Amino acid sequence: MTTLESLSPCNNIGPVIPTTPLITFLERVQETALDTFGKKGFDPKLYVDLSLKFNLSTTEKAFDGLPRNENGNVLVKDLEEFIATYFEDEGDDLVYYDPPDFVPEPDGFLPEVENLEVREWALKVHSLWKNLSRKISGEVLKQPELHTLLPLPEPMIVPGSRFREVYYWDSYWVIRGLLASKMYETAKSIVTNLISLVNKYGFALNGGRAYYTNRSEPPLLSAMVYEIYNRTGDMELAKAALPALLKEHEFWNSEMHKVTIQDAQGSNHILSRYYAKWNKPRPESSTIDKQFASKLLNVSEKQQFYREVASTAESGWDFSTRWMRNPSEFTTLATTSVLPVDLNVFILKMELDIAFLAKETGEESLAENFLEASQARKRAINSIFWNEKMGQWLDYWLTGSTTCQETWKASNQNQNAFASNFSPLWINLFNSDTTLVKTIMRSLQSSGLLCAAGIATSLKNSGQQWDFPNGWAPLQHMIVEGLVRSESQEARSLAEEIAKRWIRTNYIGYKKTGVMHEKYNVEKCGEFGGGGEYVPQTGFGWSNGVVLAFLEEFGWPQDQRIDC
Ligand SMILES: OC[C@H]1O[C@H](O[C@H]2O[C@H](CO)[C@@H](O)[C@H](O)[C@H]2O)[C@H](O)[C@@H](O)[C@@H]1O
Repeated sequence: MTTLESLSPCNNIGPVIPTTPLITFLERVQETALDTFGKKGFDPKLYVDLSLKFNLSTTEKAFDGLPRNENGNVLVKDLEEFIATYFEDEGDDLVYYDPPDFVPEPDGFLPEVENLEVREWALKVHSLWKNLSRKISGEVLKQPELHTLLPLPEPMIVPGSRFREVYYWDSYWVIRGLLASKMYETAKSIVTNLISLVNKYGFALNGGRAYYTNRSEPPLLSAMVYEIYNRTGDMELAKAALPALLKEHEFWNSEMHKVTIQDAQGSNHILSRYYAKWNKPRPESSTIDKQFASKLLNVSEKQQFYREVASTAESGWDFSTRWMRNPSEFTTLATTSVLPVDLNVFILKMELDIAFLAKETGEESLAENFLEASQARKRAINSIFWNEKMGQWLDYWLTGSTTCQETWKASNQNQNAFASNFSPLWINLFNSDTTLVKTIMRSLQSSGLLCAAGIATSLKNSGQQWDFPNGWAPLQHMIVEGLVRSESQEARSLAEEIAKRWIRTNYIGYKKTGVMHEKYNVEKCGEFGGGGEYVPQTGFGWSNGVVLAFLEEFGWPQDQRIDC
């Protein structure tokens, strides 16, 4: 039997998008800052987010002229003074923006939320859109070369805390919340920005910084357009989005993202994987990546490791044992060797959405082509990922040939439980089959993932943030929405139960800390999550979005308590 440890990557090559002299310089400042200030409270991302006050050569000259002690280190006071003199404060590249479509209590806001305590909190969560609303500062538009922030045409909603810029897949759940908040204009602005990124770079970037140009994130642009269009009928948006969606579809179905695989019956299928165009440390976490890579022997091993790290960031699940050959050794990350269930679900959704939008805008033959593409991907998802015995769709580990073409083997399915194994349920093609939904429900209920305060990301407590006991808003939402959309009453009840557990933990967490969190601990109601390479963040875009979307779907009766 093939073990995950023995599988080798499909290949170890691929393009690399060049970095910029500004990023290279800021990474040097980041490294010096770690040496000077020490590890405690150190966030490497802060340094690559700083804007220059003067041009790069002046700043570099001043930096190179800083006095160094006998160990080659810069003194704390000298570095502090240098930073204060030559850089703007972090976050100055974005400015607060008062969203014109925000009102404290919109007409028809969450009509089914009757309980006053819950309603009051929902209005507070709604008001957080104001805190997270930003536009690009005039300085960035005037002198983009002094900033790593990328200029974008419209205002945006950021996740919060250290995530000062817009993020790609976060935006889907932000938009779901904005729609519940009736903030259609703000929702459209986010999509317009993402379309502008696709038009410029050929894909939607991980986030709105120059160091994110080498990778994307889980592709949900079509789903954002679909949701906005369904509420507003905005034909102008549908028409503007279609060409960008076609480009994005090509990005995920070509070059290194594309893998051909032959199933047990001899039919070929095309599926997609994550594959970043990068083989160096991530600038926003450069000191961390270099530290891990120091365990590896040669340049090519290091480059492969860096590519895996960046590809994992592209998956949105950074980091998780889901992508490791050996769950206790971080340097065994091998994301490019995995065909992920959820990525292919997102692309299937993209195909269905493109078909829908093409039909709406009168492009019949385009609609037909994409319906066919969606049927092919559905067949591929069933042939490669579905595991009848487990009643789940499982990630598939590639054994590796340089042509990225290989034959399916049952033993290459990853049998570990991950919340993503249930993600196909989100798609109507799957949730409309009530017999299938029943099988999946049983499987979810016995998987161990369903916990007191939500669905766990995995069953492995590795210390990584996309593992047990963390639960993430997007994963709760996709599974709950899939269950709700099915016609089974039993599925709807389970969906409601999961949503209520999630709402409760978010509420109690908010009451205890006064903020919304990026992730939660699904074992303990009211506790936020931890682990990973940065301290837990608050704000927080997608958590707010999912709470509002759940409250819109399920409401909260007058007499139902919200405590744990
Ligand atoms: O700085 C480390 C990494 O941080 C980001 O990832 C996490 O936050 C994102 C924003 O909420 C979210 O989209 C992602 O799923 C999280 O894991 C960033 O996206 C990474 O590229 C970055 O290396």
